[in-house]
Amino acid sequence: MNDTAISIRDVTRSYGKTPVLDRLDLTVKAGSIYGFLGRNGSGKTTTIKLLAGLGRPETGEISVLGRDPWAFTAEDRQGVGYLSEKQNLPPLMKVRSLLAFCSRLYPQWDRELCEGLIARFQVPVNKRVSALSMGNQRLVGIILALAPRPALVLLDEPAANLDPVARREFLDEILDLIRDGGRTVFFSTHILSDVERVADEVGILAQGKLRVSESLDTLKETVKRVRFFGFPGNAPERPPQAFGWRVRDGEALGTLKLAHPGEPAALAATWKCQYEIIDLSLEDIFVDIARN
Ligand SMILES: Nc1ncnc2c1ncn2[C@@H]1O[C@H](COP(=O)(O)OP(=O)(O)OP(=O)(O)O)[C@@H](O)[C@H]1O
Repeated sequence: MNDTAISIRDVTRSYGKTPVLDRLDLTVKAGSIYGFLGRNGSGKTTTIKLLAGLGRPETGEISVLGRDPWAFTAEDRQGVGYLSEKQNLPPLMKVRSLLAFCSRLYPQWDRELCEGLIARFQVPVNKRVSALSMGNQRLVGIILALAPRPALVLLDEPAANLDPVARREFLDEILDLIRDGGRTVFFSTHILSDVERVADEVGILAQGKLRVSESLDTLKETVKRVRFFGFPGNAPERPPQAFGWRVRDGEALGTLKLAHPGEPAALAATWKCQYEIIDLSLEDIFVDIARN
């Protein structure tokens, strides 16, 4: 099996004259759960649509399960489950009929899994789609993405509108799915606790580029807020790889992506100052990097 499920290289995508993705690079290992973060309008949906083959980049190359998604064959599509941000389910169809209809489109549709998901998510399958709450419509979309047991699942804000119980069931299902082995999940979200619960890898998109892409543990070990103080002269310029650098009242504060653990000490030695390291939560890291 290919070790890489998703590879995005040097991809640019604009709407009109507005660039959204700016020479984006991103790699997702096969078998991982990748949490894709970014502020509103940062380009997460744009990226996921490109991965699903629903758009084409202006420059660069995309490979999904070893294929260019723009050139996906019907067979390639069977391997990729996709939940779009704005679902467009047929409103008048009963959920049960919709699931039965879709099951016939996928040779590898897993009936047992589908029934298990219906029970786990407590979806009212005898109602018409239009009569479902927003959260239940989302759960139907999740079932449609998972039941064919695709090798890769692309989920655009799957947890939007889900109550905490449904969210927990959904996240546990994702973990179960991955435990099966060989599958990859790529999902966007604004709910950072969900990322902390399930994701192996986290990517933060800002200004059209991936600012970080790391395992959660590595991210927390290498991204720190550092306060430098007690300068003999002027406070220093923003170091490379610093986010939100702020110099005020004789001290400099910023979030640093450390190349090695001794970096703050080395900077302080160069600047002849003192320093303090402050650990950050994923939310702090996200806010510092995304608003920079
Ligand atoms: N069809 C379109 N036509 C013009 N502009 C678009 C179109 N789709 C998206 N955009 C713009 O592209 C940018 C990125 O949008 P996108 O939906 O990818 O962001 P996002 O990160 O998914 O946001 P959110 O978290 O709010 O869902 C935004 O500025 C948006 O207004």
